[in-house]
Amino acid sequence: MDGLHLEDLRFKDIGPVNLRIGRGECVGISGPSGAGKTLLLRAIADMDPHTGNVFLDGTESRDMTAPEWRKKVGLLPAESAWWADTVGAHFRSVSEVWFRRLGFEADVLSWEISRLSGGERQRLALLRLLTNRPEALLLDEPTANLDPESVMRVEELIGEYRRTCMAPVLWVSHDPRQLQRVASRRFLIRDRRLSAA
Ligand SMILES: Nc1ncnc2c1ncn2[C@@H]1O[C@H](COP(=O)(O)OP(=O)(O)OP(=O)(O)O)[C@@H](O)[C@H]1O
Repeated sequence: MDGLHLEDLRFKDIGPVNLRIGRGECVGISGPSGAGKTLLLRAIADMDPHTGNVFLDGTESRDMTAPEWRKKVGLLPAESAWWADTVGAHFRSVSEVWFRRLGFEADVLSWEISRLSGGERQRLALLRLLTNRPEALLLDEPTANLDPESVMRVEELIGEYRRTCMAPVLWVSHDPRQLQRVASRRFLIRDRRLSAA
């Protein structure tokens, strides 16, 4: 079965979550603060304890090592981690076009991490994730720190990646209008359950 498939997924005291996201489809998730949206993405990425099954194109996460799974199922956390001094040290391959499309010039690769604003970090973390070519995307509030123009640029780039790579996308946002724009189906996590929004 193509796409990302969650079967009886339970994590912390939340679930069971059953959901299929087709290839090239974007599903939106919203819900009150603390409802478990981040935990859902982390369970899918096999970063937190959970029960149930997660499949990508019919292959179960348990049939791969955790690093293999996380390379295929790319998680963009709400707060990105940076371990080296400069931006360029975090990128193995670079698509200058993508940098420009998110408002950066090529010299961004020489920038010190310590000088990055919250919005710059968020856009660069997205570019870093996409250059690893994940087959599915888990996005935790990917535009939370951005100005309206950057929000549009990010939405367009993710949409293009989704269509070009036919990637299933799970997009967490507190902005209902954004989810209307980017997602073909929307769900709510509340009271430890996932339901249609
Ligand atoms: N490592 C952890 N150990 C125990 N509880 C945790 C852990 N991480 C998160 N929680 C709790 O689980 C609940 C869900 O957290 P989660 O981060 O998934 O919320 P969220 O829906 O993403 O919220 P927000 O919209 O504020 O980002 C919260 O009550 C949180 O305090």
